[in-house]
Amino acid sequence: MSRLIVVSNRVNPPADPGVGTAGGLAMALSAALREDKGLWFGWSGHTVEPYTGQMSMQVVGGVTVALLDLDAQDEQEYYNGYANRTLWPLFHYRPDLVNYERSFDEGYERVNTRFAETLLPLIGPDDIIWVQDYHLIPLGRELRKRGVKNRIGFFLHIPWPARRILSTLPRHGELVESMFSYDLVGFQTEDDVEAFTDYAIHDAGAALEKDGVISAFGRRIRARAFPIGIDATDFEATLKSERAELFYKTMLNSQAGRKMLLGVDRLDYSKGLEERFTAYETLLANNPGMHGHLFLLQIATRSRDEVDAYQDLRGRLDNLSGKINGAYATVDWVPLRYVNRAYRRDELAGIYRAADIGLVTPLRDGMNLVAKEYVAAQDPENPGVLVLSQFAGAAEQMKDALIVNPLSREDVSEAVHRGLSMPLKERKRRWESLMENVRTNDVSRWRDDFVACLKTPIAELAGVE
Ligand SMILES: O=P(O)(O)OC[C@H]1O[C@H](O[C@H]2O[C@H](CO)[C@@H](O)[C@H](O)[C@H]2O)[C@H](O)[C@@H](O)[C@@H]1O
Ligand SMILES: O=c1ccn([C@@H]2O[C@H](COP(=O)(O)OP(=O)(O)O)[C@@H](O)[C@H]2O)c(=O)[nH]1
Repeated sequence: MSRLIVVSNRVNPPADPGVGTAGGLAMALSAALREDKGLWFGWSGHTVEPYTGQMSMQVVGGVTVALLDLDAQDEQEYYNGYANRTLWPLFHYRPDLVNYERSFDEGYERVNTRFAETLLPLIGPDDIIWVQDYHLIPLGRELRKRGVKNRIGFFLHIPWPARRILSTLPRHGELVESMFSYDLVGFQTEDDVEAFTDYAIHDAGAALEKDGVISAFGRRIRARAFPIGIDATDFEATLKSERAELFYKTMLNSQAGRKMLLGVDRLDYSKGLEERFTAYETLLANNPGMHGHLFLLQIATRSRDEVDAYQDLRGRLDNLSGKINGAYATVDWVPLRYVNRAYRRDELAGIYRAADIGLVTPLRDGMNLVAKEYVAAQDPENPGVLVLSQFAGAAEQMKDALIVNPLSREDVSEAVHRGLSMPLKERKRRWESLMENVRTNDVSRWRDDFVACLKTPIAELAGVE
């Protein structure tokens, strides 16, 4: 029997979909695997000393979840090191924040080997393997080395950078070569596919054929965009839950008639939080008449705390939020509500619905599922307005949002102003078109399109177009 085996660094078993608080990848995979009842393999998030290579297995919501413990050195060199100090900043166009150390690279290779060795005995002859994200780029190569002939696909959840940026990475050629161990490599946007292809052609001498087929390093693979979505049906059900309703009412009460702007992000420099706060400050400075009549609720969930760039950002945001409130707050009005704790998805659903403006202004983002959740949570009779960065992958699809350049505080501040005064008719028109997109391009379509494409040999490609 053929199974779908999904491999990712972070695993979030699909026990109670309303409850999770992990990032977008785990949320989406949880939804994607619920129907498939396949195998989900990844890091447990725990460390043991010494490394044993043992994994724990359990069946959750019909999905077999296999989790591997790593050791502390793995966590430092692979997760906090190469994944989040080297690749993450580089792929998000922040070479200034890249920290490259050979030990990180070694830890990355070691963990990918450990993943391959542990997964190997679980792979059946007809299984399809789907590897997720930048933590695991070399995994396909390691599986091939061990004789795995199955179809293996890879999906990158974050942007693929321009070739001039990528080539600042030591051993960039080896990293790209390992992408060619897969049968299919998927990206969030056409832009990412173009950047990958550009590197392959100019730096790896690849030949490009039709249907996204690329040959290099002695292999023929396919590269295509598969924009990820949310489980819209499930989200609409979550929105009707008691907890969502409770949070919606709580927000309305605490708004006391004021307009609410909302940001929901992991506390990450790619999310443009400092720039967002500065844009909000500009809005307040230019519009004294608005004082007391609106506020910004920014939920910034703590993330990757052990990485210094994240600690530094936290310090800067504490200062900036204090500065804004110090300058503008009055005895009965706090302009910026800045919250670092995590909220459950059902709670977020209620909070989203209460917001007049959804502010999604990353400096770079693979997709950004918050943009899609915000739209899915709106009241069709009185929807809020999505203000969306041109640099979020979501902008390629969500053209009826107010698209902004997050680096321009005037641009963002004017879009918020425009959103707040937008007539109901225009809000409805924009929301209907956005919602149609969120429903059509949902997480099931993402999974089905990717898996169908992965199952189809290159020779038969015409059949899936
Ligand atoms: O696992 P963490 O280190 O806690 O980080 C959370 C996830 O962040 C990134 O999410 C990406 O995937 C989303 C879904 O495709 C996408 O919408 C978003 O733009 C991306 O940033 C990361 O890529 C995941 O691996 C992490 O689990
Ligand atoms: O307090 C929080 C903050 C965020 N999220 C979820 O985390 C995901 C964030 O995904 P996104 O694609 O926007 O960005 P990522 O964090 O993966 O980069 C979304 O599903 C949010 O609902 C959550 O459950 N609780």
